[in-house]
Amino acid sequence: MEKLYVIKVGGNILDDPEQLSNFLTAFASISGSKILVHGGGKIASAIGRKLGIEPVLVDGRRITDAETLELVTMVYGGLINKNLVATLQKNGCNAIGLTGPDANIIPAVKRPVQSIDYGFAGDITNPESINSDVLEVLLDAGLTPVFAPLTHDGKGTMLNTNADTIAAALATALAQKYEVELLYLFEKKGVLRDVINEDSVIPNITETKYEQLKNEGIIAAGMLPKLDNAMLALRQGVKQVHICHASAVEALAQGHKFTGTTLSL
Ligand SMILES: Nc1ncnc2c1ncn2[C@@H]1O[C@H](COP(=O)(O)OP(=O)(O)OP(=O)(O)O)[C@@H](O)[C@H]1O
Repeated sequence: MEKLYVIKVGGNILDDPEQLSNFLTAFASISGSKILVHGGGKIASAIGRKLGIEPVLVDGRRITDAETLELVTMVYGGLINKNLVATLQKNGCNAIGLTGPDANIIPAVKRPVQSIDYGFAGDITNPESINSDVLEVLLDAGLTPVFAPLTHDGKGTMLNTNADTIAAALATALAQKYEVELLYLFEKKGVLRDVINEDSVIPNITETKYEQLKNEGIIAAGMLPKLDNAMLALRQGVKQVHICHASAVEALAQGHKFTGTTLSL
């Protein structure tokens, strides 16, 4: 089976020009098939404020009203996605910037209103709905898809979808055809036992250990959806999932071992 890397890069790396440049140079030099997924919430919030759109977040999740949907479509699908693609092209990587509606790759469902109305937030209810055939065509042509965290409902409406979820869903959808390694890369060295101590990386997390770490409050905030998505991806056939610092991609591109947190069932 051919190897495929699905790599999600975190928002704090996107915000740091030096780390982002190092990351993209190394990412471009990974040989073989690869897909990049990005977020960009902080950049969207900063640009929104300049336009008079104040971000509203509940439990770290953005409420996407109609105005915010326009904002994130412009910022994620335009500004951030196209700058990443241009830099990858500069580095010799034939990247193609995409969002969920392009070639209907990622259909989603508008999140139902329960206790909170998240607005135009999209959930990927089943990874089988992902159009993996188109992705295979692109990968076979030597292209590197770069996904912004946007999906659509198939009825003409864009939806805002968590980038961690998109990475896990893409990895899962392609796991039948490729030996998929899913990497969540961010500004910390891995999942930490003490979030302010970079020397406290937890090297391995199983499902049982994950439950313990959650109950102890060691894994919290943005780490929870990341780990939930990652565990689901493993259960659905993704071969490996790692959570590491973005610089791990430099070792990976050179075929060296990298450190961080490895997940298993
Ligand atoms: N045990 C932990 N170890 C490491 N980070 C943790 C832990 N618990 C909570 N976190 C927080 O999770 C954050 C990473 O998740 P978050 O979703 O905020 O960012 P991201 O996925 O890198 O970027 P984005 O959501 O912008 O794409 C870290 O910045 C850290 O503050």
